[in-house]
Amino acid sequence: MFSISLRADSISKTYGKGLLSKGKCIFREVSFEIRSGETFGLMGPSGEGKSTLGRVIAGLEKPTYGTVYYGSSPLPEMNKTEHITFRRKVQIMFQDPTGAFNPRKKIGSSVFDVLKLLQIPHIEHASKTKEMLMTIGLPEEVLSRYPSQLSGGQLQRLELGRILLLEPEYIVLDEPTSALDVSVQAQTLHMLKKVQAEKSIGYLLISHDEAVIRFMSDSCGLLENRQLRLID
Ligand SMILES: Nc1ncnc2c1ncn2[C@@H]1O[C@H](COP(=O)(O)OP(=O)(O)OP(=O)(O)O)[C@@H](O)[C@H]1O
Repeated sequence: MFSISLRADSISKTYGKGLLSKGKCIFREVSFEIRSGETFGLMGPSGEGKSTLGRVIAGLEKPTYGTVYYGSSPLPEMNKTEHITFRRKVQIMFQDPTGAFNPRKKIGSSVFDVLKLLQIPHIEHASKTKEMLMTIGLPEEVLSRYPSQLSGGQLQRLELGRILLLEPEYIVLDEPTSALDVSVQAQTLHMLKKVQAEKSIGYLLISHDEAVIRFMSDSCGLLENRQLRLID
């Protein structure tokens, strides 16, 4: 199967750079690659720029220098259509799932909103939803619940499920287990591995927890003192 890698080529990020200010350098000359179906683990102490790097590689923020490549295409050279495709193919899952769903809507309604947005024909909504719930390992009854009636682990699964409806090729997982009880952290990691094996999705896994990174990753790096050090 033809696969496209997601690659950072010598990227740097500085906030607040202007005519009169040199700004604050968050990281400099960072290069790494996430391959299809594999996990690149990004660890490092708090505040060193891991989330910023995740947003840059997902195209939500521009690097100050350097280039992000999706396959052989540099992001700044993509036309509007290519950029829309890229934004759909590369998704971010944030750490706190509680804010991810409208608290006034039942889960089923939020899921249908995504399917409508994707212009999936109404006749396919039920089967798509069923397939998604099977992938994330939740029963259909969650559809009739409000977000407040579900656990953090269940909401995290549903957030992943909602992302999977977009058929992404890459997902930035920003501290995916840090908001969860210890008892469900391992289950969530196993589910992420299972989904990856089934759908060949590449992950950028951001975590301050080295054990999580070692368990999940095919390759990894430590972001510290503004630099990324690749680790064997
Ligand atoms: N939009 C912004 N403008 C200015 N500074 C920012 C902005 N976003 C992040 N920063 C700064 O960039 C630095 C890195 O933040 P970031 O959240 O990327 O680190 P992190 O390694 O993910 O931290 P944590 O593990 O605590 O989530 C911090 O000092 C933060 O204050």
